[in-house]
Amino acid sequence: MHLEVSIPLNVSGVWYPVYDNDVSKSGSIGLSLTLEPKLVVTGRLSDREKIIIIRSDGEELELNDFKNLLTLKKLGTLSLNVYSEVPLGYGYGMSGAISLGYAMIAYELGLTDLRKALLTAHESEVLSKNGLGDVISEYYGGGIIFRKKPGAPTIGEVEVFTVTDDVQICSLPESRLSTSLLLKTNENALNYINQFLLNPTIHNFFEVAKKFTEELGFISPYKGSFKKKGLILKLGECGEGWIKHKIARSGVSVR
Ligand SMILES: Nc1ncnc2c1ncn2[C@@H]1O[C@H](COP(=O)(O)OP(=O)(O)O)[C@@H](O)[C@H]1O
Ligand SMILES: CC(C)(COP(=O)(O)O)[C@@H](O)C(=O)O
Repeated sequence: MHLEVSIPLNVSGVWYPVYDNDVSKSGSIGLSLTLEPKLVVTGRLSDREKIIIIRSDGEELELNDFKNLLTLKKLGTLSLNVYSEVPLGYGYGMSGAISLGYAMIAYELGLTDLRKALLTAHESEVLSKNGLGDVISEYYGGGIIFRKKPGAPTIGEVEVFTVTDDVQICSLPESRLSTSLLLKTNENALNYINQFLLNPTIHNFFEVAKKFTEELGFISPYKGSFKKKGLILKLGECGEGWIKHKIARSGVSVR
């Protein structure tokens, strides 16, 4: 059986980590942008867990140290091909997207119910320290995501701001960095979220994201942009060498 799941990328602009003894309730309150091109994941049952990332130029990379698998393998033993136009480890929320892809394929194969699949994908991120709010944002998708209550999909809560302007978003992946650099709490996050909610536009998302990430020491030299982990996200025309994105119109979809 050929199964294909598409998952948007997720770039957070403001985040506030929240930890709970219950991993499914841990996560982040925050604001993020879900983006296309979506990750496309195909998968099947296998005799060992195997994940291969295939970039648009055909380059293949088999992941040999993806800690999320320690949790994901409880859903079944799968082999995945992940087609992606962006690299892993730069801040596009790819580890969450791959985990969500794994869980959705397990669900489509009848190995788990949907709720357990979604909780397991989220827990694999929190336990590996690879993310807090990516899985819930990518599951719902569809624009600017306000994570108002932290946690896994079905436990956390989001409000989605659809962006009707046909804006161009560009990214520049500069360096691979560890997510642990982002997990310290900055109390100002909640002020920036409120500033956004007073005027929930894409321009204001970039404004508050720039201010928040600069406070964490991530500085972008480009106008109309901010730096998150190892990538720059910019609103407007893409110069040569930049990756072109659209704001995602939806979350996860299965074909
Ligand atoms: N070849 C690889 N390139 C990048 N990350 C890898 C690779 N193999 C394993 N990993 C692991 O994948 C995880 C990527 O998670 P993360 O940095 O959160 O990615 P993203 O920012 O894309 O969501 C890290 O734990 C990293 O150690
Ligand atoms: C910012 C981050 C904690 C990590 O994001 P990434 O580097 O893409 O895994 C994210 O998960 C969030 O909760 O907003």
